[in-house]
Amino acid sequence: AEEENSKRNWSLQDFEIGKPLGRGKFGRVYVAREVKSKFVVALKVIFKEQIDKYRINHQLRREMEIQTSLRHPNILRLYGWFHDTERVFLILEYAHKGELYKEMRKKGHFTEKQAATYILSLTKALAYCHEKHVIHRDIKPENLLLDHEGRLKIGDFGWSVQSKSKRHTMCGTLDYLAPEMVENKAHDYAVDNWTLGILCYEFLFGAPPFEAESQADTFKRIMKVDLSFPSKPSISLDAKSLISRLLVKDSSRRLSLQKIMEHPWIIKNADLTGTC
Ligand SMILES: CC(=O)N[C@H]1CCN(c2c(Cl)cnc3[nH]c(-c4cn(C)nc4C)nc23)C1
Repeated sequence: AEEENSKRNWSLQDFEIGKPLGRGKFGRVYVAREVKSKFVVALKVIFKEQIDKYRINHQLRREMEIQTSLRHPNILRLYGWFHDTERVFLILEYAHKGELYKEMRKKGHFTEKQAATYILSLTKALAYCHEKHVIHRDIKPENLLLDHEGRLKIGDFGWSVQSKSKRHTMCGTLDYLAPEMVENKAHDYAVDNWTLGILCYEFLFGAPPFEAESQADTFKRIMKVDLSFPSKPSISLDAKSLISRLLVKDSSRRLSLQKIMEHPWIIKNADLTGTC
């Protein structure tokens, strides 16, 4: 079934379009149902004129090649795509419980068990990406989704790159960027390790560690690695130790993905099914 589906040339007539789920920068995402199978997907619609205007043709093709080739329980599937005269449609896996950061805002912050479970899922997904020579570079809460069982899925691959050499292009908000990216230096896989440290902190405290009034101040705090832990909510020493081993300026000294999976805080707190 999967094989002929992925080869099929889909068209808009194959889908009943539901409510809009949100908007990316270049288009909107709708929940949709494939008419014959009643299979629910997320349909991302991107206008060709936007692709031309922002000259993102190569980036979009890269996103599609990368996401189509990746098969991992914590990475949102791209099942296929099609286009008409003015739009390109991406047929994406639908994450029933929506955006993880909305869940985080609702609760203020996650428990250590929830945070460790999400960090482990992210680490496994990134280890998979890195072995496929893909650096995501834009792992931030709004790109993280939850499926019907509450399992984390990395969504948008809009900024990921097939890493041949070192990369030099800027990305989204500064909060999640490693020093070498903020300084626009060449960077490599270790940027994702830094981001895991940022996310772990944010999952536990509800805000990223270097947040500041202005981008300039965030920039300074990142470059200084100006890290401090609030007394509330009180978190375990293991959690602080993991965060401190990831938010390290020298990218070669950041804890490896393998070492994260073996860290005492992850071993003690993460739920291995990825739900919790
Ligand atoms: C940058 C970006 O694409 N962000 C979002 C838009 C919808 N999109 C989804 C994608 Cl790409 C896949 N599945 C989703 N599920 C949801 C969602 C479900 N609920 C109950 N609420 C929402 C929202 N959204 C998606 C990702």
